[in-house]
Amino acid sequence: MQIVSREEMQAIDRHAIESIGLGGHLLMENAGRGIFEHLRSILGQDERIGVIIGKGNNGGDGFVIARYLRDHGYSTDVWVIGEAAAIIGDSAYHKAAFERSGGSVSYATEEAALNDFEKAMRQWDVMIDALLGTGIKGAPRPFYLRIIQCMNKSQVPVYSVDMPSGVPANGGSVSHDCVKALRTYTLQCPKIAQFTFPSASYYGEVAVVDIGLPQASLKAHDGKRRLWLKDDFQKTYPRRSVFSHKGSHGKGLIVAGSEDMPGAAVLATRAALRAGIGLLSVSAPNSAKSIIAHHAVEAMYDPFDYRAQTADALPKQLSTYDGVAFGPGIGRAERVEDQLIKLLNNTDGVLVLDADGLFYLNQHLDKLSQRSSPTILTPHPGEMARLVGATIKDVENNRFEMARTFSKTYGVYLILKGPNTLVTAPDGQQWVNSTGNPALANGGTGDVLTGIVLAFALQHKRISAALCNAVYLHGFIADQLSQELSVQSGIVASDLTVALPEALGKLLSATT
Ligand SMILES: NC(=O)C1=CN([C@@H]2O[C@H](COP(=O)(O)OP(=O)(O)OC[C@H]3O[C@@H](n4cnc5c(N)ncnc54)[C@H](OP(=O)(O)O)[C@@H]3O)[C@@H](O)[C@H]2O)[C@H](O)CC1
Ligand SMILES: [K+]
Repeated sequence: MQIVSREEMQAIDRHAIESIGLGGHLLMENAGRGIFEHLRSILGQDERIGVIIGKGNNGGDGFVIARYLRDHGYSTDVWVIGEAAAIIGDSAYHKAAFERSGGSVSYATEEAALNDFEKAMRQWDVMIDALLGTGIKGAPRPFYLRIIQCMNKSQVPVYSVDMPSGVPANGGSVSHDCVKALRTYTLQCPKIAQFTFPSASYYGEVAVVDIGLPQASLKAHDGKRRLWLKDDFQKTYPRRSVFSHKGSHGKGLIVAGSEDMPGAAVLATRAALRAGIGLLSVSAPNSAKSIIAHHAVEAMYDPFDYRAQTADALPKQLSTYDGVAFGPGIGRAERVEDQLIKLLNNTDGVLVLDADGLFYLNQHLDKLSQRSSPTILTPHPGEMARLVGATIKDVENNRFEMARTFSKTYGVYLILKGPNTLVTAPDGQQWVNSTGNPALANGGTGDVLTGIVLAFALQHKRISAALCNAVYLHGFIADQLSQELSVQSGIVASDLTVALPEALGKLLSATT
């Protein structure tokens, strides 16, 4: 499913109207009707529904919804925020249809009308927010802002059309009030704002409504951002041949752990094993080795002298591995920088850099571009901020652009973690993960992801699919555990490795 910017959505819409010849009022009919079909399955017949309509096409969708609600016997109260004369084009077409069907409209044009508007609101059980959609420019103007504040203050549940009003479609920083929706009905394509913070926090639940935009229009303005879904996982997850053997599923090395953090190495190791890697070696300080080995008996061990202050602490035969993961629990000793340089220069296979494996990377970015084999970075927003010299807030506001620029500049695969983890390929293609929940917001879950990433990268045909599937499975395990236990806390990283095979089985057997 394509994720769009404001400009792409407008261009797709124009293409459908001008090049394909679909009328704008037809798309508006589809939008309103589609949302109505969802609403009728959740609204009680005796509920009083307020419909708040702005002067643009988002408001036009509101007229269509109101017409269907009225026709199906729902009690509706329709308010236009602005002058009647401001409603033009397709929206005027549907306003007329609504009125000719017997509907009536109230108007709030200035502050003086706010009392009446608020009085009306007190009678509503739910409200439909069709005030502003993708067309908003800047912060809402003062009167619209007052309306948004009244809506939020009222505590009446809000169902937003396309976007919670006030939210800019491209995300970014938001310092004004926006409608806080209980649910948002996204029209055809999710907008960037749904996956950046703080804009995402206004959406509530999200349902996507197909409004019949042609594939040709979507393809003509493809921003190369997609949502990665169960169906994608099932299509791309590699099935094992009956003739395969341990050498067919990748030979990996995990460089992880330190005296103080042996657990990180345990988690990454167990995750890689559970995720099906063929052969795995672990390189960790002698002091941590026995703990790691105790928890992951299937791996082989290549301990190094923890006191060695140079890159010599790494195994000699790096080129014998198909892939190396570097970072979980290694700490920030000086030797770590030397090891990083050696790995960047000498690994011929896949290189995964995570956690403190990323700490010194901002001083060696030039070495990334010189690598001829795939490099995968797995930063959380704090690590990403350090890599690009920005603030965490900048990363949260602008994660799509920032990740794309970085991946293209340095030729790397990037897994930018967080809610809606974002995978970016060196050619700039992007995929947003659709699984996971706050149960993952604990120490150690990132180490588990690194193990899965290494194992999947060595087993999939395409690295990008491997990474999307790794984050999808990681989030899916957490979703399964949270569902089974009815909690989002108390689930720890090692639970994820235990639950991995069962979750994978469910994913692969489930029909989409
Ligand atoms: N293909 C589709 O996705 C379809 C989408 N539809 C719906 O249409 C909206 C987008 O419609 P658009 O008319 O482009 O924009 P809006 O309705 O969101 O808002 C535009 C009006 O709002 C005014 N405006 C702009 N900025 C502000 C602001 N900061 N404060 C207050 N008002 C603002 C603007 O006024 P101007 O004076 O600036 O012209 C416009 O009047 C999309 O989200 C869908 O819901 C179609 O129904 C079908 C196809
Ligand atoms: K809206």
